[in-house]
Amino acid sequence: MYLHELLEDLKIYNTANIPTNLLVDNIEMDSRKVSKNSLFVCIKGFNSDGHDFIGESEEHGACAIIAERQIESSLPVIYVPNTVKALALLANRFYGNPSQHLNIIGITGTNGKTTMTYLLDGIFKEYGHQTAVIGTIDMKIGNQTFPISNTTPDSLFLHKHLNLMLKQNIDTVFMEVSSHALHLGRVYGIQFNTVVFTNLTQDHLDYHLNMNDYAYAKSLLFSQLGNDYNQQKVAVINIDDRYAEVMERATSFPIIPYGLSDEAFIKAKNLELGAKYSSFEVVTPQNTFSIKSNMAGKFNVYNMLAAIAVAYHYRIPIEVVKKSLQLSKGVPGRLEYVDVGQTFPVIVDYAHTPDSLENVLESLNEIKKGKILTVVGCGGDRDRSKRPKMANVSMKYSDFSYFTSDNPRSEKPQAILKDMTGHLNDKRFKVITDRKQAIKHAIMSASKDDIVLIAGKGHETYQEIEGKRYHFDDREIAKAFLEDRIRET
Ligand SMILES: CC(=O)N[C@H]1[C@@H](OP(=O)(O)OP(=O)(O)OC[C@H]2O[C@@H](n3ccc(=O)[nH]c3=O)[C@H](O)[C@@H]2O)O[C@H](CO)[C@@H](O)[C@@H]1O[C@H](C)C(=O)N[C@@H](C)C(=O)N[C@H](CCC(=O)O)C(=O)O
Ligand SMILES: Nc1ncnc2c1ncn2[C@@H]1O[C@H](COP(=O)(O)OP(=O)(O)OP(=O)(O)O)[C@@H](O)[C@H]1O
Ligand SMILES: N[C@H](CCC[C@H](N)C(=O)O)C(=O)O
Ligand SMILES: [Mg+2]
Repeated sequence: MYLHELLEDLKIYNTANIPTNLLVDNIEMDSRKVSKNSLFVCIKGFNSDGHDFIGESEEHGACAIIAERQIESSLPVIYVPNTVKALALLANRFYGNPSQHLNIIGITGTNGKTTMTYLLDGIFKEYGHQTAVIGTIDMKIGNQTFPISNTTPDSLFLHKHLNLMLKQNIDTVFMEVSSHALHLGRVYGIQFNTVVFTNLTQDHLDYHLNMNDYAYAKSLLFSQLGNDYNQQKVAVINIDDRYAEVMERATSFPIIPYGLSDEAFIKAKNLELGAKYSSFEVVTPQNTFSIKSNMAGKFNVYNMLAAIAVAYHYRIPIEVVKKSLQLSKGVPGRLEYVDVGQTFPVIVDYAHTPDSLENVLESLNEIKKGKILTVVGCGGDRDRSKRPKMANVSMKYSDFSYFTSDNPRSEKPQAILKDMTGHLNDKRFKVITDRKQAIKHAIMSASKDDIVLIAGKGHETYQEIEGKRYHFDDREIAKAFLEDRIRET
């Protein structure tokens, strides 16, 4: 595409110097990825500034530069007020405005986003849609999966891959939208048709100033629905959450409130919650029907209700929704049982916030016959203030806690564990820094009827220590110790 065509949506400061016959083969925001005829967009980040890598981009064959501060370059430089916004507009145009041609369902909230994408993917597939998912575990396009490094990738990646999805005849995309992504403009230019709010509880207070700031970032997804009333857009909101109103106020489109309270439009009644299942009645203004699912926990009833509310908006028949939810095996690393024939349940779960840990442990307390032994840690370079809270939750709902490392990242594991446990007087815990050893201790100490919960890393197959990722999978490790235990008896 010609550079001047590509720039049509941008506010540009120096229109006079733009060549008219320059062909751009691709757009890049990372100088290391620049190739011949790339348009290099300089982004100022937290660790470095793209404006400092002009030289490298020139060496790799860039044909022009987009910048927001004065730079020296032999190439044509186009100055714009904000390169993050420019990147989204450029990518959108370069890749043919792909989000306009797709039904994009964005899901935000502290917990339940990944679970929701799995539930919705199942329902829409069952109804014959061609679907894609972008989220924490990976990106799925039809039956293919691709690793991605952020839950919500940057705008360049998004527009590029939405274009690929269109080429592969995908019609509906389920996208987790993190608060970081909303705050950093990673979803600028994406046209969402439906947006979902699951809940808001403490997380990421290393990044957001406070809970209101965090809620504001989440509400940007609701503002992003825009004002084009020719489109049947809708916001699906958990009405039982205290931040529901913040999301509701951010959009002028209709909302579908869901929850357990009477004001909900799609609500659940008569819940029955078991160790490996949940059943409930769904009440809509038109009808009442029952759901039986293999997913345990009241929080998963909320996730299912949200999925039912979205399906309701798209007029997907109840029978299709029921069938899909009934068949759903849940999500990898979310209340996942590790079972090699031992006499007590071992569960791996991705709870890494005080609220999610509380939800999971509350659910386990409802079904427990013996003791609950919890293995849990907190990630490094993340919200420090959630550490003592997570330890408190574990102490409150478990009979014994093994506090250990999660992903220490650049921090000292001992310092993280001190933040978690420094204030505890109770003796019902052990600090075992090595996560493998902590899992071993929990599994070897469990008696028949006890429950072992290994929380925080869920589906993750690595442990990140000082910038390096080492293979580590809670499920594999638990399985190996369970097999040892069976062999020894
Ligand atoms: C805090 C944060 O979000 N950081 C993101 C940010 O990194 P950064 O600001 O450090 O980038 P940087 O290294 O300073 O680089 C700035 C610019 O210079 C360019 N550059 C840099 C070096 C070079 O040699 N050449 C060059 O051109 C880079 O390509 C970039 O355009 O931009 C990167 C590229 O888009 C992201 O991968 C990175 O996410 C990091 C890895 C991260 O851990 N983010 C977490 C906090 C996050 O976003 N999490 C949410 C999920 C939360 C949840 O669900 O609970 C998520 O959506 O993943
Ligand atoms: N609706 C919910 N309310 C509270 N806790 C939940 C809910 N759904 C799931 N959880 C808990 O939160 C954990 C993470 O769930 P999930 O991966 O679906 O959330 P997420 O929003 O995608 O998280 P992340 O921000 O890390 O991507 C689960 O393992 C479970 O413990
Ligand atoms: N999306 C979350 C995942 C946390 C997972 C947990 N295992 C940790 O490393 O803290 C984050 O980046 O904060
Ligand atoms: Mg997720």
